[in-house]
Amino acid sequence: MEIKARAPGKIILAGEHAVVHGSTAVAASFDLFTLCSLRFHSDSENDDTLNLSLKSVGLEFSWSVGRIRETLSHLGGPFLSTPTSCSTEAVRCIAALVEEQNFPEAKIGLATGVSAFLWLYTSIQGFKPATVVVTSDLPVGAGLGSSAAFCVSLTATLLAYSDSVSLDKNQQGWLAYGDSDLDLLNKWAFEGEKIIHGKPSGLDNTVSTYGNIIKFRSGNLTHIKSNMPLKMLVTNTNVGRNTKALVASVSERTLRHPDAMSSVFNAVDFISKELSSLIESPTPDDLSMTEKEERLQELMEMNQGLLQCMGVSHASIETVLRTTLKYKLPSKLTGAGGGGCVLTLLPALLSGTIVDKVTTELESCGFQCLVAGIGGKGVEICFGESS
Ligand SMILES: Nc1ncnc2c1ncn2[C@@H]1O[C@H](COP(=O)(O)OP(=O)(O)OP(=O)(O)O)[C@@H](O)[C@H]1O
Ligand SMILES: C[C@@](O)(CCO)CC(=O)[O-]
Ligand SMILES: [Mg+2]
Repeated sequence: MEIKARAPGKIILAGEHAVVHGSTAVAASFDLFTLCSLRFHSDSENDDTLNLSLKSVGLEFSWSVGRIRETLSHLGGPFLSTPTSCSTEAVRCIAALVEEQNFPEAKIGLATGVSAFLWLYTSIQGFKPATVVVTSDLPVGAGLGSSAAFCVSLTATLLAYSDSVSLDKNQQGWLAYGDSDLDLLNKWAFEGEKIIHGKPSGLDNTVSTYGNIIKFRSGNLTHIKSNMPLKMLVTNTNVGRNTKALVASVSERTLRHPDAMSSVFNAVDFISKELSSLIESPTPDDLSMTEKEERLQELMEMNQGLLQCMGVSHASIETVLRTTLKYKLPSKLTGAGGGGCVLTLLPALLSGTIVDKVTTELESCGFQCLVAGIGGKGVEICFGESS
């Protein structure tokens, strides 16, 4: 039997990086998905391999289950209902399994994703032969949470076959996990993110798991109900970067300038809290919709200034900011920065002509504009035919 899971990407409205250092962040799911399918091999197939096909990045791997058992069984596990961190020893053993696959040098940045796969698979399912296929609409390494969607969709398929979760396997179409099962899933996905990111806050996997719009601080989430339309233009600069390195660079700057950086993180905390109250406040309140949008734009612009202080902006991001500002549309980077994607709020009454003009100008610079719904469902699973 085949099982599929799909997990959304995310945009961060405020608080990236600062959230790693304990500040509040506000994020929403973004309706581009990573899809993972899992099929265990039956005895009659006589196929004793674990195969991983990463379609969107053009990579295929295959290990004999015996080889994986020989390398990893001394680590204990499966741990299933006890999400467990990948120890230094486990990282070393898994790296050996990844290296044996002659990873193409040009794609070596993707090796952490394969390590996360091996850790999650063997920790949850042990040493069973299977084929796992991952496809994605999300650009990889662009700030839209591809690593989290990868870990969440993979974990969702792995847990679906376990007794630790309760799912009606006869139900047709896409279905959601129950809340306590989502908590387990989210914790496992976080362990995968740790392998990819080094020191994640848990924000990205939490948004991908639960969906909607959330306020997040130190591992705790609060669901937010927006009272204003949040139409966002997402511009991909197509400049590749890696979240792990950017998170580490902010930590190094924090070690060099602890007091100054603590004030920066504190300011971001206030921005995120004000932003979440603003979008939740009833309209019309004291403020008209236009005034609310202007405040939101201002908060996003202030957050961008602080991200520049953290050293995670980039020349390509600055070009996007300058271009959208010509149309009186402030923007901010979203995700880890250093390239990747930029977020621009499109006010409800903004004319379609302006949107077309700004999009055309951005695309003429070689950027790619994406529009997708935000605040939709989190991870879902499908046992039968998916629609
Ligand atoms: N579809 C996928 N197939 C294989 N690996 C993936 C896929 N999506 C993500 N990954 C893994 O995640 C890594 C990219 O994660 P990274 O955190 O650097 O960027 P991101 O998650 O896209 O952006 P951000 O963390 O800023 O939101 C890749 O190098 C790879 O290891
Ligand atoms: C940069 C960061 O804040 C968000 C990446 O999408 C890292 C994290 O929260 O783990
Ligand atoms: Mg990531």
